[in-house]
Amino acid sequence: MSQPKTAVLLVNLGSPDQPTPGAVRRYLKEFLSDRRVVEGNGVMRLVWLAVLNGIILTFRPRKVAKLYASIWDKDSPLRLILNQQVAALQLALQQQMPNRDIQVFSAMTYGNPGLTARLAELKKAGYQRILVLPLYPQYSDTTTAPIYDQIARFQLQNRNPPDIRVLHDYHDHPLYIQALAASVRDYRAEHGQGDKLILSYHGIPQEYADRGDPYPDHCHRTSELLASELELTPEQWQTTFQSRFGPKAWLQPYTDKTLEKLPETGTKRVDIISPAFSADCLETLEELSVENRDIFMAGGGEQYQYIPALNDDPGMISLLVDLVQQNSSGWFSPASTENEQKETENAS
Ligand SMILES: C=CC1=C(C)c2cc3[nH]c(cc4nc(cc5[nH]c(cc1n2)c(C)c5CCC(=O)O)C(CCC(=O)O)=C4C)c(C)c3C=C
Ligand SMILES: [Fe+2]
Ligand SMILES: [Fe+2]
Repeated sequence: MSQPKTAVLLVNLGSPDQPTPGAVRRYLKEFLSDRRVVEGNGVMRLVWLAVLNGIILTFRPRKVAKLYASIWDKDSPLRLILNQQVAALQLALQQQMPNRDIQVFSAMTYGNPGLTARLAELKKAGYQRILVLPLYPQYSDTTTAPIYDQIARFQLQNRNPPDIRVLHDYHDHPLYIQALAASVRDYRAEHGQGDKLILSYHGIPQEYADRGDPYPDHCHRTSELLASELELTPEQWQTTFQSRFGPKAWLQPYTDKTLEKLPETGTKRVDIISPAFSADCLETLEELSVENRDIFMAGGGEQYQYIPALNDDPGMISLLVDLVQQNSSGWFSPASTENEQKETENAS
């Protein structure tokens, strides 16, 4: 009997279609209207929608479109890299799991290719099993949960919905930590080593963490595991949080404030990595590589090195293959798994 059609869906946050104020406005409207991203009920919700549709969507798109234009490369880097990750994973699965017929697709939570539209497309094409891999190593109610929400709405609206599995997080997966460690080692071997490694994660509002979002705990665990894998002493690394949005307190210490102060305490050369981003994007290519570099140098810093995200690095693809293998267990007949193991043994 033939296997039910199986798909893997790599999902990232999303980008505007173009680096123009109109496209950025559409993207920000969809993104910032999500109740998981900006929480609040009743009057608070009405106030937020007024601020969003009044001030934010009037002034922010022009400013942010210019930032997107400065990193645009025929398309948004986030979308280009997602496509590269899809292609690299597809090839790796064909080579390493030849007996499992799995097709890999891309989707974005906001903007295009949209997750809900992609699920509809896959259902129409006859995929009965879909493994969704959110490209967020650390779970957050602001990023991973919106994926669960869209899937739940899709299932509710469809007869005979597909069997969908969603990966929750992989913040402490040994292959993730090893891939990050290898990227730091390789970068430093080529470019030299700074005094300190800054691990800068995208922030969330502090009050979300106070209400139970495990994201900061996941970030701190990733940092500890990476520092331990690299055998760093406590003064050789630090965790910070970037990309603050709005007037409320976000997770601290803030990346920009930390970088501003570091040179006066004697740390003049930093290497900076952003483990929460599995692909380079506006927040790394502009905010970290340009804005924060300027802040550090203006404060008296001498060397600032941004270590790229894992993107389609072989270490990242090995991690994704392992996540597919672990999370598709039971979907394939024992015979195909046995053959695969024999082939892997023969190959080694
Ligand atoms: C309340 C606002 C926001 C929360 C909470 C938030 C959490 C969060 N975001 C990422 C990953 C990315 N964010 C990106 C851009 C971006 N983020 C926000 C706001 C919040 N993010 C905005 C408004 C924007 C757009 C740019 C801007 O207007 O400043 C991106 C980059 C997308 C790209 O196209 O390059 C990513 C990726 C995580 C991981 C996270 C919480 C854990
Ligand atoms: Fe964000
Ligand atoms: Fe930013």
